[in-house]
Amino acid sequence: MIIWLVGLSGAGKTTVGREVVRQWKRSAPNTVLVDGDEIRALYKHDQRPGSHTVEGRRDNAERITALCHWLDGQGINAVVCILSIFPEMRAENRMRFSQYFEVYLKVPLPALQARDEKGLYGKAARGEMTHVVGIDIPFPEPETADLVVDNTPGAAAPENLARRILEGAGVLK
Ligand SMILES: Nc1ncnc2c1ncn2[C@@H]1O[C@H](COP(=O)(O)OS(=O)(=O)O)[C@@H](OP(=O)(O)O)[C@H]1O
Ligand SMILES: Nc1ncnc2c1ncn2[C@@H]1O[C@H](COP(=O)(O)OP(=O)(O)O)[C@@H](O)[C@H]1O
Repeated sequence: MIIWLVGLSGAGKTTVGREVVRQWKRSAPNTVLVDGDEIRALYKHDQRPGSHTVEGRRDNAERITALCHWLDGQGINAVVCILSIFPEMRAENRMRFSQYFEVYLKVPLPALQARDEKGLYGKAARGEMTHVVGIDIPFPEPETADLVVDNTPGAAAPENLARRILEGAGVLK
């Protein structure tokens, strides 16, 4: 099964995704985390100019989908943390994987701009950075997610969110 966590930068994909993997591994050790940032770093393609343009993001998303298809074919579960700005690719996921559960980690943009841990939103506001999703690249909100989770700061602990996700996916009873 592939659990696909979608959300803007800072929405908590990595934090919640790690916790989903930790809990899922108790019953299924063949579970891995596929984090967009880590996959970029692994293949060094985050260092190339243009890697965060819409086309660069499409390449990254296609690589990640192919990787998950390969893992899925070998019976390995994956929890994917990716910004995921392409509704058509999300729709294809549903056809492509043996089982697919899509989660939208929803946080209002002003809360992300206030937290701005990576400084992306501040740089975008000051005109120092382009290609920031939610600012100059549109983010089409997932309309057919299997679960929408409110991860506004202070709303819930990652452990509880991970449990809700695994219950929703039918992994935990
Ligand atoms: N404009 C720009 N320049 C440089 N870096 C940026 C930029 N926008 C985003 N980021 C960082 O890239 C991460 C998003 O990459 P992803 O692989 O998750 O998504 S995507 O497939 O590229 O859309 C994203 O990671 P997360 O914060 O974990 O979402 C950011 O760390
Ligand atoms: N439910 C939560 N409770 C407490 N802190 C959280 C929660 N979700 C995210 N965070 C914090 O928010 C910041 C951004 O989370 P991160 O997982 O890096 O987001 P993303 O991977 O979507 O960019 C991190 O400092 C993380 O610890």
